[in-house]
Formats: sequence, C-alpha cells, structure tokens
Amino acid sequence: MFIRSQLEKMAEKANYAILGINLLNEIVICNIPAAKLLESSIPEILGKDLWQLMPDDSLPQVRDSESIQFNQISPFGNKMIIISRMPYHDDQGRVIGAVAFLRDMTEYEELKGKVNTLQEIRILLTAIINSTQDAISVVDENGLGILINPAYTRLTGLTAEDVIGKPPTVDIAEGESMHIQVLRTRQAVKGVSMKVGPKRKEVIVNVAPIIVSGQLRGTVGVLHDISEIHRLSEELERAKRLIRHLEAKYTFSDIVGESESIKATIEQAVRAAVTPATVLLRGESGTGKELFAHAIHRSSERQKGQFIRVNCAALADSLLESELFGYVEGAFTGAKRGGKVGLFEEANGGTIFLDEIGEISQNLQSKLLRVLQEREIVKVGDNRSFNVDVRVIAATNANLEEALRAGRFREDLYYRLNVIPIIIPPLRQRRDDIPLFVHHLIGSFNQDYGRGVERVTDDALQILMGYHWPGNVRELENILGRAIINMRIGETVVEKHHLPILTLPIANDSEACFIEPAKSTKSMEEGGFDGLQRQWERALLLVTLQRTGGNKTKAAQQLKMSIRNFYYKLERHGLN
Ligand SMILES: Nc1ncnc2c1ncn2[C@@H]1O[C@H](COP(=O)(O)OP(=O)(O)OP(=O)(O)O)[C@@H](O)[C@H]1O
Repeated sequence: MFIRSQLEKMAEKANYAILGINLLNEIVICNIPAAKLLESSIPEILGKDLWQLMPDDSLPQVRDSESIQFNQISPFGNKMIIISRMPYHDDQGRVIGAVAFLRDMTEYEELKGKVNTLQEIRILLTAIINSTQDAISVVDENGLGILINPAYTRLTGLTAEDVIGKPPTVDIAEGESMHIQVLRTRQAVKGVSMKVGPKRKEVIVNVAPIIVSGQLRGTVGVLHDISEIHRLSEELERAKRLIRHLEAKYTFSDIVGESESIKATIEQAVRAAVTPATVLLRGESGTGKELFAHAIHRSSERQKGQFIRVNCAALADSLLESELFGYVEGAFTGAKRGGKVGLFEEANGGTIFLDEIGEISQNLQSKLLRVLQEREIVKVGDNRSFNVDVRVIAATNANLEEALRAGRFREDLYYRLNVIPIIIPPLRQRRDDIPLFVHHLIGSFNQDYGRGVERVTDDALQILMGYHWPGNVRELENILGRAIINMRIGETVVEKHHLPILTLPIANDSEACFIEPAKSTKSMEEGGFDGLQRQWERALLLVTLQRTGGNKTKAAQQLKMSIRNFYYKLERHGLN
C-alpha cells in the first residue's frame, strides 16, 4: 500500500503519462497526462486490464521482472503510443506490479524529422565550410579545437589530428591566440595579423564568439592568407615602377622645332644626357622643360632605371620632405607602419626630376645639398644615412639669381644644381616653329578626337604667329585643341573665328599681354556671363604669369592667393 501511494504521488506530479498496473494486469493508477494521451478519462481507464486492452501474445506477464518497451495503438483513441513498462518491486525484491510510461509515437516522428533536418543542415554546413577558400578553425568553450576545414590545412599545413582536441595555441607561430581572447572577452576581433603553422604563413585573423541561447559555446576563426596579398602588392609596385619608367616617354625625336634657338638647346641637352652631371632646365612655364627632362633620361645610361618626377611647389614642405627622403616607422603621428621609402631611394639607379626647384624651403635646400654633395640621404626621423645613386635634373621658371640675392636660395645649392644649365627659349622667341607645331598638333588632335582637320587658314596662322604666347607651347596646344573641338564635324580647316580672341602686344616682349575676351557680341552670346568670367580669369592668370616671368609663387602672391589655389586655377584653365 505504501508503495502504491508513493506511485500515486509520483504520477500526480509528473507531466508525462504514467500508469500503475497490479499483478492482475489491472490499471490501478492513471494520471492526467496518461488519460489525455489515451484520449479517455481516468475513471474510464482505471480497473481496465491492460492486457485485454492491448493484447499482444508475446508480452510477458507483469510478474516477469523484465523491463519492456512496445508500441501499441491506443485502445481509446487511434494514436500509436510507445509503452515502456518496468516492474515494481517490494522491499524483498518481489514483483508487486508495474509502472508504465506512455509516449506519443507522433512525437518521435516529429523528433525524427527534426533530427533529419539537422543532419541535412549539418551536411550543408560542412559542404560550405569545406568548399570555402578561407581557412576556418572552431574551438569549444574550453578553447579546444573542434573543427577545421581543408583550406585551413592547406594554409597552415596542420591536419585535424594536429588540431582537434588541442589547445588553440597549437597553430600559432607568432602572435597571441585570438580564440582565447574572444573566449575571455566574448567580443569579436577583426583584422589581427599573425603567423601560423610550421610554414609561418602570414595571415589576417577574424574571430567571433559562438553564442547559443545566450551561452558561449566556443569561437570561430577565419584566417586570410596575406602572403598572397603581399605578392600581389609587390607585383603592383613593380607595375607602378614600370609605369613610372614608361612615364619618361619622350625622347629627343619628340621635341618639335627647327628654329636655330631650339636646335641649339636640343644639341646642348643631347651632350648633357651622356654625362652623369646634374642638369638645371630653365625656361618659362610651358616651354617643354619636362619634355627635355624625359629626353635626357631616355638618352642617358640610366634609361633602364626609374624616372621620377616631383613637383616641388605642389606639396607642403613637410610632406615633400617625407616624399623625397622617406621616413622611418614612428617618425611622426600618422607615419605608416614600417616607414616609407622616399622617392630618392625609389629612383636609385635612375633619374629624379625636381620640377619647380626654386620653390623648396631652406630646410629642404640643405637636405638636397647633402644628396648632391655626398650622394646620401637621411630618412625623416632617422639619424643614419645611406647612399643613393640618382641623377638629378632640376627645373625652374623662377629667377634663381634674384632668389640668391634675396637670400631665399642657398648659393652652394645653386652651384651644385647649375652644373649644366639649359635654357629653353620661350615660344615667342622661336615664332618660326609655330607652323611646325600647328601641323604637329593637328595630327595628334585628329588622332585623339577622331577628326580629319587638315590645316589652318593663313589668317588664323597669322594670328597664332603674332600672339605673345605667355603660356608657351602648352598654351598653343590648348588654344588649338579648343579650336578643333569647336569646329563642326566635317569642317577641315581651322579658321580665324574658331580661335579665341587674342589681342597681342606684338611690339615688345617685356610688355604685358592683354587678352580681351568677347569683343564681339557673338562670343558674348556663346559664353554668357560665366564664359566671359572664365576668359577673364584665364587672361588674368596669363598676364600675371607674364609679369612675373613665369614665376608662379610670385604670380600667386601678386594675386593674393595661395600657391595651391593658383595651381588649381592654372590646371582648371589648362595652363599647368
Ligand atoms: N618642343 C616641343 N615639342 C613638342 N611638344 C612640346 C615642346 N615643348 C613643349 N611641348 C609640349 O607642351 C606641353 C608643356 O610642356 P612641359 O610640361 O614640358 O613644359 P614645362 O616647361 O615643364 O612647364 P612647367 O614649367 O609649367 O612645368 C607638353 O604637352 C609638351 O609636350
């Protein structure tokens, strides 16, 4: 009796279906979940013979002290149920009845379905993990390896045997285990670089916590191989170097001109090219100084080395210094890790073309002097020097002698630069070359714009020949280029009206050049206020440049604007 009341209590509390059965196979206990499952009521069920209800010849009697499990159709409803029957013993170990636990088979079917789905998901995930090219490693909440993919083995050289069940440090050759850090902090980490495996492969690691129902179950790490990225960036660097080399694209044969003055200049440059000496190119803006620098490099022994052009006026002093000489890691806030190779170092074995040399600061003047005297450079933030073998070609349109007198330019540097001075004459001093330029430029514009222009009229040529050309060949290129763009398709001759209005101070070279835009109402209508304003701005830039003999710093000062803004405007008007 005591046992029965114990059983009753247990059945009452349980939220699963329980029946109590006596030795006569009668149901003596039935709880609510059991009644529900059998789709009947407790009084209906009590007293029934389980064996009669669920006859199965093979079922052993309750007397047998064996536990059994069998499936039956519910005698009351039509459900398939699973019955697990266990004998119940008294203190002496005699069987005094049985307790049966009933479960709905449909639950099992559902569960089976879920297991199947989970298995499918598992297969799918495994396929994804295995097919990705990113190396993956997963550890459990204790940091022990539980999964890696083939990409991981390819990258690190470590197999499942080396990693599974092992601490997360097994694959690290250099750096800290991010799995451990993430297990500690529960915070994902991104972009940590380290070396892994016996091959010490350089990788970037991202690790995230695996949290299931709020519980930290482990971490997953994705490793990206960056040795490949390094290889690609080296390739890119090589390509860039090649492009820079290709940038020195002009040779002496590209220099147009048959006037005596330009022929003499070319001859001088050809002679200079075969020497290792520093060359100083002088001449107004747009006379072709850069063109000459290219040609000198291409005819020199260094033609296979790099040609690097630096516009000394376009960069702020400190930036120019680090560009030219490079810097060591930690040289200043914002300095790149690993430092930076300077342009002098990059140009080693080649040529560096320092354009607008008249604009460099006193500090840079002394550093440059050291390069020219000692052939060695010191990086920003470093105190060690190292040798470089670079040929310097400098260029300026500024009056260096005046800068010397005013103490703005170091005399010793001036003499170091001025070893072979080459003065390129302005276009107005070689007007005979203008027809040649026109012919040459029409050819290249036809090619660039797909046009079929044949020539300029005599009238138009006369205007071009008479103009003062403060912007020199560059200005001629721009004016002719715009004229051709303005021509209607099918027009093959550049006429006077295609050209902008150029009013000329023909008589005297030193006179300022005046360009009076829009004298005619036609161009007023075409340009409107904005167009006229643009023309005036352009004219103002040219006139000022003319007044300062092409010195851009002075021109910017006269116009009370920053040198950078002045450069920007020159570029906008195609004057740079
Ligand atoms: N003799 C020439 N033959 C062919 N093209 C020329 C010649 N002179 C100059 N040019 C062309 O004129 C333009 C300006 O030349 P470049 O840039 O070499 O002048 P620059 O004197 O260096 O000017 P800046 O002082 O403004 O830097 C370029 O497109 C160049 O190809």
